[in-house]
Amino acid sequence: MDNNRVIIFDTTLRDGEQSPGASMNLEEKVKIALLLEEMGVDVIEAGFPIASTGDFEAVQAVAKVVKNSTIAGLARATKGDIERCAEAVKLAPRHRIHTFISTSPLHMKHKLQMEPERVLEKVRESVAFARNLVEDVEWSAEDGSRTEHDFLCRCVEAAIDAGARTINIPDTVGYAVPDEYAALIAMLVNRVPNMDKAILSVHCHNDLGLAVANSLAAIATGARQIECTINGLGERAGNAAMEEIVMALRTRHDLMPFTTGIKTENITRASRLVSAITGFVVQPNKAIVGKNAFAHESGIHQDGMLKCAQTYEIMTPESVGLNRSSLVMGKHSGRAAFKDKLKQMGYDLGDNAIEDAFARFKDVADRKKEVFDEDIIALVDEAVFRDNERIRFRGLEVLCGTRHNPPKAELELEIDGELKSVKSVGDGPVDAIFNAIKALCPHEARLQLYQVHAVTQGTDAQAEVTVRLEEDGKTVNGQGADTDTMVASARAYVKALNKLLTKRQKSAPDAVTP
Ligand SMILES: CC(=O)SCCNC(=O)CCNC(=O)[C@H](O)C(C)(C)COP(=O)(O)OP(=O)(O)OC[C@H]1O[C@@H](n2cnc3c(N)ncnc32)[C@H](O)[C@@H]1OP(=O)(O)O
Ligand SMILES: CC(C)C(=O)C(=O)O
Ligand SMILES: [Mg+2]
Repeated sequence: MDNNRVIIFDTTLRDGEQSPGASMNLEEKVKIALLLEEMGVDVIEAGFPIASTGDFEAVQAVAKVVKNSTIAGLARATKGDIERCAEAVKLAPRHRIHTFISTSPLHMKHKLQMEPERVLEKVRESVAFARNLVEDVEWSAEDGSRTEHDFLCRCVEAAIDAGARTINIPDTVGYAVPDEYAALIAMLVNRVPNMDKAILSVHCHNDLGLAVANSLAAIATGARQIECTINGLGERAGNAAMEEIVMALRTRHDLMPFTTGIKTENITRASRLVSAITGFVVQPNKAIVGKNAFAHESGIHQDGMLKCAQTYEIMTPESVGLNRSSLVMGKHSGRAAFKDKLKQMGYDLGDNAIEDAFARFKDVADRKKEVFDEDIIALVDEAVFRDNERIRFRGLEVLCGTRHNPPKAELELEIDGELKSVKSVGDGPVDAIFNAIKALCPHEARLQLYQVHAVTQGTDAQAEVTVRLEEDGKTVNGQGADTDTMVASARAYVKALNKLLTKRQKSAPDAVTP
């Protein structure tokens, strides 16, 4: 194998499943394994066969269907674990036993309660036993990053002598920092005499948020297998995230000239599948696969993106299997993104209408977390229509509730360029508003329909109000949108009235008083 090729060992189905609450059933494990195989994962650790009958059967099931990736199973340094593991993984054309034992003073003394020399013997025995059952054996020094160097070197040498092809040095508790971990790998390369007979592997946990950084640092000094999981799932704070490692290597090939066999276009699919199956939601700002990883909300960034995507994206969304980046419309968006959005939505507006719609958009965005396409449609339609209005809504204050009976409305309208205001009461706040409109613009039209619905979701949704008026057999509808339902109601009524005036003007050009 090319010396710069890094083997990707995915342990989503084993260490990933060790996340509290992330258990997966047999069918789910098979589904994930098939996708990992499709995306080019070299080794899939499918489970810990001795753990339970379910785990054993799941490893068997994965081993039966996966043809191209090597299927590994985990086993402690005991004959029982190793035999059970072999029985399960051997169903796969390419299979591996991954056996481990702790080598740090703390683990040996308190957890295993074994003397170091006994642990060393166990290393020899377990690897040799596994090698009698299968060709491909990986040995891990659990808590390797907190192990004394001399002892670690002796264990690694013994494991290789006993037949291990891969030597894994886990940072089991996520304690290492990049320089230190890289130096540990370099130390093994330099000091273990038979190190060239095995592949050095790293397995980093994320307790200090350094799992990916440590893994990458270790490749620079000699590691050629990285153990990782989709979405960084795993025990406690998780394992190194595969998508981050693979994309870091791909994106910064200039600094890290290493390759993997991963078809990165499958990354988003894999992330979503694992998230859906485990119920572990991916945080929005998660690198590579978070909802916001390719989303831009601020105007300056959106403007940059529209001019040249590389201004704010260091990899393409397509490279991880996303259709495109998204320019999210919100309070930080600017005119460039707004115009682009309008164009995408099929609007062809003049500069004035765009400015007017943009001002309204900023107003809505100030009150809402995210402005959806439907919000924009509602406010643009409103802005376009307003160009022809004779009556313009200018302001509204409503007093209602148990302390204000009857409800009162104070309304300001601009009628043919003149600002007018009035106070009115009504049976309810909407009735008070409509009475105020009638007081400023006397008319005989009858209200036929008043309807409210939320255009978007949430309590901060835009309300869209429809008002239908009828006069002399002519019917008009007016719609108003606003996050304030009362304001939307006033706008809807005024809009209907404007339409009525237009109709009146068409049928009797001389009788057009509002
Ligand atoms: C760092 C890691 O991720 S290691 C993998 C962790 N994953 C798991 O533990 C998930 C699966 N585990 C299980 O289902 C269970 O723990 C089993 C089936 C493996 C063992 O269950 P039990 O026999 O009830 O043992 P229990 O879990 O209570 O304790 C673990 C025993 O294994 C011993 N042990 C731990 N690691 C090793 C090892 N690598 N080699 C040999 N023995 C070991 C412990 O010293 C302890 O032995 P003791 O019972 O003599 O004190
Ligand atoms: C079993 C080993 C590889 C492990 O998961 C760890 O040390 O974190
Ligand atoms: Mg682990």
